[in-house]
Amino acid sequence: MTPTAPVRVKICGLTREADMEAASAAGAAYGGLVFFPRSPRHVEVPRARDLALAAPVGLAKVGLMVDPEDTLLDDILAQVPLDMIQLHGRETLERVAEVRARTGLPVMKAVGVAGPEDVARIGSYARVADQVLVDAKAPKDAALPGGNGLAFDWRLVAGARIAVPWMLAGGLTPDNVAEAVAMTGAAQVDVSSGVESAPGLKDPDRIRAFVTAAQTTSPPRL
Ligand SMILES: O=C(O)c1ccccc1N[C@@H]1O[C@H](COP(=O)(O)O)[C@@H](O)[C@H]1O
Repeated sequence: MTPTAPVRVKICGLTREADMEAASAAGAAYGGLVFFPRSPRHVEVPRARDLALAAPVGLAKVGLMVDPEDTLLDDILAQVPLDMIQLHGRETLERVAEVRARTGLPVMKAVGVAGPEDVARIGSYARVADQVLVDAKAPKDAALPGGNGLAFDWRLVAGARIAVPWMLAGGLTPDNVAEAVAMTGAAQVDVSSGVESAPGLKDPDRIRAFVTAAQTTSPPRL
């Protein structure tokens, strides 16, 4: 039997060097920096630069943006060494392709899922993005388009065949991530609020517990 690779984990919303260290030491593959002023995890560009420069080797640095204008994209990329861009707003298929071409970086597009009608959108974005982040759809009155600690019905994407690598997100915690992986077959997972002691502050024990739990259950070979 071919061994299955361990589930790859992204810890999003890192605001301190210690959080970067904790994510990397626990075995996370990606660390996320949030550029969205309304978020408690927002980091200003110079601070993000310091964090990115201090990131341990091997931790891919993902810049999360919400409907960024070209000027913001250019400003961030001129200063912060990122490995991937996460678009977490209402970006169209065309805009995803534009951001990819403009920046030369891989782009991961977040798609909010609440019902079967949303699942079809995953396939559309998989044609233009390098990766897709399958997240819970934020409620209309939510302050943030993501990072709300809300899960969706994982059965909607159970065994999903998506043409590009994808990550499962939304309300994941050390307690539920193994079940989420087992049910969906996700090879990658993303978490923010589920590993915090307070909004914007990661908890190293929860990060460790999350990565261990995510990697304990191998995704089914579908
Ligand atoms: O984390 C944020 O503050 C955030 C702000 C704006 C858009 C997206 C955001 N976070 C992303 O949402 C997922 C799910 O978060 P959670 O685990 O449910 O709290 C997170 O992994 C980020 O990629």
